[in-house]
Amino acid sequence: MVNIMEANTITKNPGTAVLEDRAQAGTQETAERIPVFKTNNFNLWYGDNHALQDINLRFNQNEVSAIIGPSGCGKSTFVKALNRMVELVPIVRTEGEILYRDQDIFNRKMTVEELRTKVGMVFQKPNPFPKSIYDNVAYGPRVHGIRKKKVLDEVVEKSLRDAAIWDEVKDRLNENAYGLSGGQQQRICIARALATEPDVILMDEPTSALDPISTTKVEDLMHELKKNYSIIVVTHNMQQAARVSDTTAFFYQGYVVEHDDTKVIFGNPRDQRTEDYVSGRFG
Ligand SMILES: Nc1ncnc2c1ncn2[C@@H]1O[C@H](COP(=O)(O)OP(=O)(O)OP(=O)(O)O)[C@@H](O)[C@H]1O
Repeated sequence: MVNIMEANTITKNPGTAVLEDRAQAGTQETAERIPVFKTNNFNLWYGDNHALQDINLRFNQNEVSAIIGPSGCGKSTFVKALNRMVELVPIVRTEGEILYRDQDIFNRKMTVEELRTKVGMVFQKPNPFPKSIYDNVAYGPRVHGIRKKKVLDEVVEKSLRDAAIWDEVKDRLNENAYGLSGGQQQRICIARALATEPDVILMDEPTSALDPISTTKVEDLMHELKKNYSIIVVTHNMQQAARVSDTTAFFYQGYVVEHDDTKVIFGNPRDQRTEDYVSGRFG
């Protein structure tokens, strides 16, 4: 890990969004920190509501990137923009760029299906399908045309192992996923996301519906998964952001106040609002 802050964005002046990005200002991209997503002046409106304002961020490969901020500041909207899920809302309009591995995700060359294969998502509430554990995990590969049982068996086992739940479910793969605990269901959903071999996993408050033990398991899992994947996680839990993430972006009222290495955001933030938020003075 190099000691440069590549992902630092500060909005000095809300509304006019004067942005400073130390990553762009002279530091070099290094082999250790390869960007998976970059956004350039990304804006999003729900009708007249300007929900995301001039977002300039960069998220790196094999890192956990946390997104924090008070309720309604645009965190979920932002992560749902990264895999174009937000476009399911008819009144949404966007401007600016989102680059996934240097490819504009809004460019017609990349289909939404291709993007979502590469960029999986795990939601706040575990949402397994009303199917067996096996069929939940095999769902994506089957949609992608994999039919051979042997291949599916291998994908299911690998995904469940990677999601740290294989040992708990290997003898009950044909049981309905609804019969599992909430924490187990969430790890099944993570396994389901892994089964299509994504590159990036978006997680929108993945532990907020879980008990502390399940939360620890999912946090440990994030730590393991970043060896092979890149994770962007929305969390309301400051301790969680501090524990699991490499960088943290602080969103406030639709713009990014500060994005930096997590130890800087929690130890020595540059903006008073960040300090007030991470120390629990508001939010
Ligand atoms: N489907 C929608 N239609 C219209 N407006 C929406 C929609 N979803 C979100 N918004 C608006 O966009 C803004 C940002 O909401 P968003 O859910 O992204 O915030 P958030 O930071 O994720 O909040 P929370 O922490 O409470 O989940 C809010 O003003 C919200 O009312």
